[in-house]
Amino acid sequence: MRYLTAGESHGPQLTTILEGVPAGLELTEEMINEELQRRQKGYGRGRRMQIEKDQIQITSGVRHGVTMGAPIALIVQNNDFKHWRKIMGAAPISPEEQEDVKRKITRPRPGHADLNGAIKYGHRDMRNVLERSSARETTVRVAAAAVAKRILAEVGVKVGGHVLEIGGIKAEKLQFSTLKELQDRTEASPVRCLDEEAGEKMMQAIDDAKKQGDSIGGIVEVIVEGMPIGVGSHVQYDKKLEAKLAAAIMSINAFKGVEVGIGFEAAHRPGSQVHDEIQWTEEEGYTRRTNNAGGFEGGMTTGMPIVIRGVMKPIPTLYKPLESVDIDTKEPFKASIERSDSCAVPAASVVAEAVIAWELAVAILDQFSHDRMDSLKESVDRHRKYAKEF
Ligand SMILES: Cc1cc2nc3c(=O)[nH]c(=O)nc-3n(C[C@H](O)[C@H](O)[C@H](O)COP(=O)(O)O)c2cc1C
Ligand SMILES: C=C(O[C@@H]1CC(C(=O)O)=C[C@@H](OP(=O)(O)O)[C@H]1O)C(=O)O
Repeated sequence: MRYLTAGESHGPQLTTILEGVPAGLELTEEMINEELQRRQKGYGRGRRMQIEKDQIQITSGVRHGVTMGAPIALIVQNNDFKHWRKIMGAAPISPEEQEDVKRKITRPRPGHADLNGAIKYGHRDMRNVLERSSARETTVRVAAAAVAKRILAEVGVKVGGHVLEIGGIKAEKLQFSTLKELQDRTEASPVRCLDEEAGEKMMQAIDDAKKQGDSIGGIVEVIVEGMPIGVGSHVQYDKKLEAKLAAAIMSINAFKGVEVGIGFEAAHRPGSQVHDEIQWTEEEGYTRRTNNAGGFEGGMTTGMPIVIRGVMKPIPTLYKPLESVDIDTKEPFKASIERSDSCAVPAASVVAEAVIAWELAVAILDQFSHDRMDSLKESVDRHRKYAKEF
């Protein structure tokens, strides 16, 4: 299974095409819209999120709410496009407007893709970079992953995400009994945090950063339950599923770090306090007493929950500008006032869930390769039974 995305942040629409989705999967626009709305809800976003009301249009690959095994095309319209038609070159410009509308962006923002992208592609107008480097693209990544989540649900795999930290404020009360409870509680929190008290402080920190013209980052966590044992492989570097998940997290705009299980903490502990002891019971098969490995050994799933965290840096576009250089004049400047988010960590936790769900669904389809959902389910069930009795 694979997908590509296309679309500019202020262009007419975003598109994704998915190939390799098995036939016989129930899929409706409502199912995908639910995920798109979750991405839009997080506290700390700028004015753009009030303009956009992301809605999916399925234009191929699904008939009467069921996939056909054919490529699936998904489209989201950008509501903001109507304000950008001229700038995007999609509407005529009068001679008086020429100067204003065609004004180039020549002042790269530290922390964004502007300067590197301009040099790489030879763009003297850095709008040609920012339009595509914008995290607006994550809308259709979440849409593609909504399909992956449907596949996972059918084979008994659940994915949940939440916010652990924003602007140095850490969530302490992290207990939950089921992923459903985690999801319900994070859905009720504007910062998608399980700890209500910390959540309030996070919102305050976001407001403070905004007032000061600054931005803040944080840490998100994704938890996956129900992955069968032995998905991925130790035999080749590019078959290690743990590495694919790490790359998926790092592919999200503004993510600078990732850890699995106890992650960096493993450096400080002796092996006896790191490795998860193995046990076997007739009802559950092989399980572990602890889950410090976060669900992976040898690049393969252990059958324990996958626990993966990602670090998001603060948003680069600042009202309080940092020093940079105009690429035309080579003069330093300090003014770059643009509409922007002050914190997108809550929204990014939904994106993190999405990219993980996608990789896991791909791994399951690679391993249990099937064109039909019913035979895929049978294979996964057979494998679960085999692994339990092994
Ligand atoms: C959900 C989300 C929203 C974002 N919103 C903004 C924003 O409003 N302004 C901004 O400068 N960067 C924003 N970013 C971050 C930039 O897209 C990102 O820093 C940029 O693409 C450069 O890539 P890099 O940070 O991964 O190196 C956002 C990221 C995410 C995940
Ligand atoms: C549009 C989205 O996020 C955008 C990501 C983004 C960036 O630079 O990454 C910059 C902002 O765009 P704009 O300049 O149009 O306000 C965000 O709003 C979205 O998440 O749907």
